Amino acid sequence: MEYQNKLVLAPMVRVGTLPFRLLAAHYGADITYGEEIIDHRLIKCERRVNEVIGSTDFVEKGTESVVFRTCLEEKNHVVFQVGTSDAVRALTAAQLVCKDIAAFDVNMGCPKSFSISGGMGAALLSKPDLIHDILTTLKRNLDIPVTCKIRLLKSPQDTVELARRIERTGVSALTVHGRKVADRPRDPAKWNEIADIVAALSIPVIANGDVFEYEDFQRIKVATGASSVMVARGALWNASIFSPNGKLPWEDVKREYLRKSISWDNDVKSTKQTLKEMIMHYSCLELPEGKAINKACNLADLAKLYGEEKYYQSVRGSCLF
Ligand SMILES: Cc1cc2nc3c(=O)[nH]c(=O)nc-3n(C[C@H](O)[C@H](O)[C@H](O)COP(=O)(O)O)c2cc1C
Repeated sequence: MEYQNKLVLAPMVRVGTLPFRLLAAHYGADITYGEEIIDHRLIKCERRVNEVIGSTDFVEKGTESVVFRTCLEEKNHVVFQVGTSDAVRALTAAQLVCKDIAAFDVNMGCPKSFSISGGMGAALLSKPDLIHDILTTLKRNLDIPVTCKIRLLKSPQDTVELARRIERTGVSALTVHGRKVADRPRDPAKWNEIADIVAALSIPVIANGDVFEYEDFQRIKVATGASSVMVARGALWNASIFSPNGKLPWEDVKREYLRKSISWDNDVKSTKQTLKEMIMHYSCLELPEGKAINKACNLADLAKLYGEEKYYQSVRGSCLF
């Protein structure tokens, strides 16, 4: 996979499942990251081809829980993001999915206590030897690109030094979220510190942070020198941000997301969570739409809520009500 001049959907826990990734690609995203999945979870899975909907599923053994669902349509641009603190476990997880994905990424930026206490996410940023071990182990053993995603360290010099060390592992690209571990999402992303890293490296850097309009893709490219840009919240709030023709009405985007959830039989809890994340920016969960999403028990209920009963019936081939 190439990393030059790409518009990239960011990894987003509970959001970046198959329907949302396909939605972003439909509007123009070139590369789509899945939600972070912890290596411990993935290595308990078996690979199954789902003949009914045409997906490839990684299902937790002994349960019917689908941990990762993908399909041929996204094979050339989907990136699997792992949460890990161990090279061998990361590789075991990667070997399970590597034939079905375009690239394998290691999350080194998550500041949540669950990640940090498990030595994953941003905990890795202070362990360059472990980073080296994980990335070189993956690189040596996989035929697909290996990448990672970091946050900024305390000083720009420290971040550049770490980025150079990461580059030496042979990764194909590095994503830099322009915030420090302690920063909150409302703190502005430091595009100037991403620029320092772009200037110091030869591999492609994917710039991430505070892209909310299509025009921001160009602005962050100019400000950082990076040729590829990753967007999270801007895509969550309106996935048509990737379209050069301008954003579509938010209502249309929600309905398209629901259709894709129905087509790919997405887990209802995940669809509800994503819809809630989508509407929270514009509305409030206490309003009728939010309450109705909360009450929905299955995709059929959501189809009814958004007037997509016919679509649901045409896909499922059965009567809803
Ligand atoms: C709902 C949500 C879930 C996220 N989950 C992940 C994740 O699984 N892995 C990751 O590396 N970053 C995750 N992030 C961080 C984003 O990928 C991104 O780095 C951050 O939001 C900054 O980009 P933005 O300013 O475009 O939102 C998440 C962000 C949001 C809003």
